[in-house]
Amino acid sequence: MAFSKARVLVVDDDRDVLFALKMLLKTEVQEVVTEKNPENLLSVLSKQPFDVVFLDMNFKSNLGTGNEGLYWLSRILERDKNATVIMITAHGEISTAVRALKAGATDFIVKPWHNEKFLETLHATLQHNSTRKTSETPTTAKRAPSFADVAMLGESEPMQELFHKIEKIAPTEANVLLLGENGTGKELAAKALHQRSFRASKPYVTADLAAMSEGIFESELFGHKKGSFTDAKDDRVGRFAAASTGTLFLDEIGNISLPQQAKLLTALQNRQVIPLGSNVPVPIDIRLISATNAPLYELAAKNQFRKDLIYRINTVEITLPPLRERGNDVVLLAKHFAGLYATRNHKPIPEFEPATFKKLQQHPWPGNIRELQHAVERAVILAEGNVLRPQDFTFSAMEMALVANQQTPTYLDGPLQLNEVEKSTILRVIERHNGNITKAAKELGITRTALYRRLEKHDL
Ligand SMILES: Nc1ncnc2c1ncn2[C@@H]1O[C@H](COP(=O)(O)OP(=O)(O)OP(=O)(O)O)[C@@H](O)[C@H]1O
Repeated sequence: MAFSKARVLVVDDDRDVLFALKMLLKTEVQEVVTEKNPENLLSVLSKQPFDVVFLDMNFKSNLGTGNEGLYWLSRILERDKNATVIMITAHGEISTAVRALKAGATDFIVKPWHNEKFLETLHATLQHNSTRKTSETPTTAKRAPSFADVAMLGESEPMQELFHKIEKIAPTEANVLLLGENGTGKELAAKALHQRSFRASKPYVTADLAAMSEGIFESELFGHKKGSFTDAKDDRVGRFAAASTGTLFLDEIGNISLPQQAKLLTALQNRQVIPLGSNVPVPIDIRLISATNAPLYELAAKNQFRKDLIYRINTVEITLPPLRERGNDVVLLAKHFAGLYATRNHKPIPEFEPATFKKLQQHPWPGNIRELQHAVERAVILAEGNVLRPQDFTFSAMEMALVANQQTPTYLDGPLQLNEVEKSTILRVIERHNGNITKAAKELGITRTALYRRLEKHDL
């Protein structure tokens, strides 16, 4: 849905809120209707349809409990179970907001809001609605409820457990370590945790540690002063300081060297960083989320990863389940991606032959969701008709090699054979693309960074 065509209803008993939102939204959407009295809500809804309803959690008659908001939410959903309702809640009421999400609200906004963030949430919601409508994805598809900008889908039991954990852990200050194979959604989970935390309106900064060489690690993370090394033309704020008051996501933490681990540990222990070329410590206030697909505990047993650093970063651990253990989610996600890529490529939304679903369900998906995403994208683009057949799905070279070797890969086992298959497949694919890493990574269904990591791992 184009932003400009949307109709929005705002229900709040605070005139200032209504005025501020009217001013903010009137140039952005087609129509903004405001209503001060929730008693009039149903009658307003019966007069015209709205794409999104913003609903206050607390009306004065029942200050602070959120119950009145929940009541009106239930009345709206009774009327239309697909209604999109975003709750407006006060800071410190996250647990009530979580109750609202469980009761069917799409998302929530915390007062006082940042206008930019408010519009972002509205935009993401409208976009999600239009994909849902056009892609024929079953409306039962569940997503981590407050995940405004990216849909995190999953109906399987492991995913429901994951959503539950995210809901529970997000509004705390716990450092979270996300574990799981490539492409299982660790980054998506990190964003979901941030978006549902008290720090949601504060910065969310990511750092891909695998992509940071020894030389730039400290300056990237801790910052530097002008002139502290040859290329330091200006002062630079590091990612820790940039994330201050918000969340820092350290991706691929299992890949850093022991000296880097020591530096990171010192910063986390002292809650301060010292930019290169400075001797003035900068205090940091971050919520840390880290992720890796490396077997961290095995590395620690071999003294390749510091146990004290693990204890610092893993107040809570969440393991993302591999796609092959997510039952029917493969079908759900395949339909979702088919809708997405068909729309993006100006094609009609395709159907699937039943045999196609069977084929997709039988594959082990070592590259998990990212791999499925690429496979569906290829199929949508290359399919002849409007029905996706089994032959439209050609699996990546890595998968074929794994299937041929009858491996069911898991990131925890690390048999020699699997390593060898991986190494020879990588070599073959790179050769086929005449050394073009971007193309090779795409065919392998992994990111360029992940491919570089593997090249390093195999000494290639
Ligand atoms: N539950 C999900 N629903 C829909 N899309 C998903 C889901 N999980 C992951 N994806 C998509 O799959 C792709 C890979 O996800 P993501 O980058 O979060 O994985 P990752 O575990 O961090 O991967 P890596 O270990 O390679 O860094 C992304 O495009 C993401 O949007």
